Amino acid sequence: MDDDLSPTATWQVKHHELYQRATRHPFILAIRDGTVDASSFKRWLGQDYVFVREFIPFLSNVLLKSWKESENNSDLEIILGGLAALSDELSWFKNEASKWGVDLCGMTPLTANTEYCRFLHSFTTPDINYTVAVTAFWAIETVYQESFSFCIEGDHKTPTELLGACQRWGNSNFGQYCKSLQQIANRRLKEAPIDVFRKAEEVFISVLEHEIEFWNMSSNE
Ligand SMILES: Cc1ncc(CN)c(N)n1
Repeated sequence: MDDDLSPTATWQVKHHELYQRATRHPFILAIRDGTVDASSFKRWLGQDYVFVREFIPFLSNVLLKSWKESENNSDLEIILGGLAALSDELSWFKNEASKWGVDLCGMTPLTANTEYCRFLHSFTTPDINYTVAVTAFWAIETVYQESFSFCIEGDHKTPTELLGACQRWGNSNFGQYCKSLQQIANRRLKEAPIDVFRKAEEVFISVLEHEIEFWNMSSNE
């Protein structure tokens, strides 16, 4: 293991196989090579709308923990920016759903989504500290950024009607945003007691597992 790597970069190397399965999932590869089923994309769209709504209390809680526990003023503003962006994101889902004929009213979460949302709720208790919660936030956003940016890089065959979704998370500004979250997580992890550090690594692994299940749920009939 390279001593110069940051804690999060070290985990990306150490858990490389899992990381690849989350960021280069067959669902993403099918978008990139233009073979994805419309029904899979629609399932992902409806389920992700439900997930993003559940993400609001999760992220509000990360914000609250930052306000209470962070020694660095800029953290609060960076996290607030992410929370504010969710308003536009929900409008994007509603607009996209009407284009694809997906009815979002009464959309019920499938099992993988329910389990992922339960995991998000587990962060709202006070025993989960800011370092662990902000690491989860970084990992959740980074999987989407790395997955969707792959669909718009190089020689892709992503269908035109899916480019909007891919650009939403794959654009370079969002890439910069994820880097700023990674810097926050690394700064905190470098100072963290060993039990917090270990818990954050466990959470990183759990995020990857939940993301894989979420893509599986989207692509399976
Ligand atoms: C399942 C999932 N993971 C991550 C993201 C990016 N916020 C999302 N919208 N949905």
